[in-house]
Amino acid sequence: MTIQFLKSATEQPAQTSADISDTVQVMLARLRTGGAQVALDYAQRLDGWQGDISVTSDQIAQAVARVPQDLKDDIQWAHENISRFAAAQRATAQDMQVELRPGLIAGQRQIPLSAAGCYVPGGRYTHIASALMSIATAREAGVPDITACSPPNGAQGIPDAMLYAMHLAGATRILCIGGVQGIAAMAFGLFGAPPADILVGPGNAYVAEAKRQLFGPVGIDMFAGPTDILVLADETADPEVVAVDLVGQAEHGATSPVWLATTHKPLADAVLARIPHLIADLPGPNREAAEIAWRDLGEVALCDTREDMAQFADDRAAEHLHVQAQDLPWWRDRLRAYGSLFLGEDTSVAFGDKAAGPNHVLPTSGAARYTGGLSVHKFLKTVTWQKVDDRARPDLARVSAGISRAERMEGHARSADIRLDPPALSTRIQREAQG
Ligand SMILES: NC(=O)c1ccc[n+]([C@@H]2O[C@H](COP(=O)([O-])OP(=O)(O)OC[C@H]3O[C@@H](n4cnc5c(N)ncnc54)[C@H](O)[C@@H]3O)[C@@H](O)[C@H]2O)c1
Ligand SMILES: [Zn+2]
Repeated sequence: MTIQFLKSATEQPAQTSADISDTVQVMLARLRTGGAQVALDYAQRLDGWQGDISVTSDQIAQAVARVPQDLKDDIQWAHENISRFAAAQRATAQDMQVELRPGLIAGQRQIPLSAAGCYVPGGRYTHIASALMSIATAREAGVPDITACSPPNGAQGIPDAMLYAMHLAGATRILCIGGVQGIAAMAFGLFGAPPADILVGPGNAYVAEAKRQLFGPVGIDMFAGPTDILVLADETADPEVVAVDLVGQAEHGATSPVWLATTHKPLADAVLARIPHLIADLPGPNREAAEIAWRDLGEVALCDTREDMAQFADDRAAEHLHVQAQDLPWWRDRLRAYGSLFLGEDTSVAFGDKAAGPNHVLPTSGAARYTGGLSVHKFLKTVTWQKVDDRARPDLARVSAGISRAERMEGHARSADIRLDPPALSTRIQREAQG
């Protein structure tokens, strides 16, 4: 594989620092023992929030009334796509049963979790789409109790459009609290929420680390780092579109890697020349984030062949993988490591982030090597059952006892023996001894 880097990253992708890890550990320990009072204290200290944590139905109704109708329409349209996709996914998760031998029947059931905690990031941006992605997916999976939490945006609390999206997507209750204290509220069951069975949703490094530390007694969707994108482009791609797409994702934050791989040097040169101008044209804080992300983590790789590009993509295992090249069926069949794949120039990661339907909560930092993103499956337990009748019982008893004794597990062997027909000698002797 021949790859030449026309631009290389100057920094390593961010890891969760020991500082963040320590801070989160101390916060969770305090929250575990101090509960709601400590959570209120953090909400005030970190986010300046003095209001109530639980959002009332009156507050939701007032917020809904304030959201402009055209924004409501957009959120509804996106919500329909996201829920339809999740519903179609739910239909693929089937109960089943199979007769493995005459008299030996086994099956699986899909059981929704009882309570989900959906973290919806606030902070720098108002992540309306993240509310839809987590909550609507939990709802379509059949989770009966869904808590959604998000940090306050100054004194106004959770922004109106966010409340609208959370309510539309089907949150059972909404808590105005963010960060570690928000995650703890859902994990420990504060402010009227039941303790969550699973914590899902993106968030900053504190949020991700809190989920990671709580994992075990409670489930999590995944450990999510900074968002990343890889664009694969050949000579048919439009450099302007490629450059705009890369800059678009760089605005997520200074730690978000954006990568381009191409077989066409003129395209790479044009994109490299164009990106600084596009970044300079972004509004203030978005520009600062994109500037640093591109400077420190941006990469452009020139590949000999499309197979080299595909191998590069498999090695990176990008969160978002966007192919802007000809022969899309070849790419769809060939690529095997990504959170979500975007095929062709007519689609965009921005479409997927906001409105298209497949989930935008995706594995980052190479985790796409071993997992996909958030889906109804994360809210379902695939559990199994088995049932045996007289036809299969003697064979199962004989084989299980044999394997148990080979493993030196005599107790297991006796559970098998006692079901033999006729019972094994050791079981008979015990029975007779007991009269
Ligand atoms: N991959 C995706 O699907 C996706 C989608 C949307 C957002 N995101 C990510 O979500 C994140 C949003 O981050 P954000 O910070 O804007 O919002 P956030 O809601 O994740 O975090 C805000 C909270 O962080 C806490 N916090 C901030 N500084 C702290 C400190 N020093 N100590 C303890 N707690 C502190 C505060 O309590 C605050 O409520 C970004 O990293 C973004 O990339 C990812
Ligand atoms: Zn994005």
